[in-house]
Amino acid sequence: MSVSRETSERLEIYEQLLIRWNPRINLVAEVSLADLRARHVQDSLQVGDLMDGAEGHWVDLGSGGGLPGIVLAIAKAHTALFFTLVESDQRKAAFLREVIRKTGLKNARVIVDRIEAVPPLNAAYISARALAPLPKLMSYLDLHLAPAGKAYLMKGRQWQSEVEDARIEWNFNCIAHPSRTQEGAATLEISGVSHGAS
Ligand SMILES: C[S@@+](CC[C@H](N)C(=O)[O-])C[C@H]1O[C@@H](n2cnc3c(N)ncnc32)[C@H](O)[C@@H]1O
Repeated sequence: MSVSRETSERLEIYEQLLIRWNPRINLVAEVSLADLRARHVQDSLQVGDLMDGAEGHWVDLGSGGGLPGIVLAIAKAHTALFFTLVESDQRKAAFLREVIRKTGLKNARVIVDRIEAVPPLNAAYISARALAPLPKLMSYLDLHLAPAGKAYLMKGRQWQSEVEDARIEWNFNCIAHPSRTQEGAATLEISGVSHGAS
């Protein structure tokens, strides 16, 4: 994904803050900082490419260090998307707020609470990365995704078995978009979630 100068400057501010805060609050694995742009930022940006033209309320669950939520909010700052980042850890939420402040983002906010405790957000879009196995994520989508909404769940090499496990209790449509940054991994585009086996 090619990015504008403003986006590139904001991504740099984000990366510098991540590097500075990481030793204190462990936002990403220390070893992965050497390859931050490819391993984390590009990984998150590829989700943005899947939803060109999207507008409305986007919710990123378990944002941690802002992946993919902050990266997407930066990349989509010029669009009609508004981002809510849900993160239960107070220190990580403080980091996310600091990034929003320092980058001057006007399209993002942070909710510091457990996903299960937040009243339904009726999101048009939901993202999650490295948060929970798919069956658990389905219960989060059931709570927070609008009926016509779409989720983009970033999954590792085991995504197929996670989809099988989730189908035991949930009905949903699933399109797997192969990852451009990790072989075998995929972003699962999920819609039409309802409880009950097919
Ligand atoms: C493994 S980290 C992944 C963070 C980020 N998405 C990434 O890819 O680097 C999972 C994050 O989700 C948060 N989290 C886990 N369970 C949660 C819950 N039930 N409600 C809110 N946040 C949660 C944790 O505090 C943590 O920051």
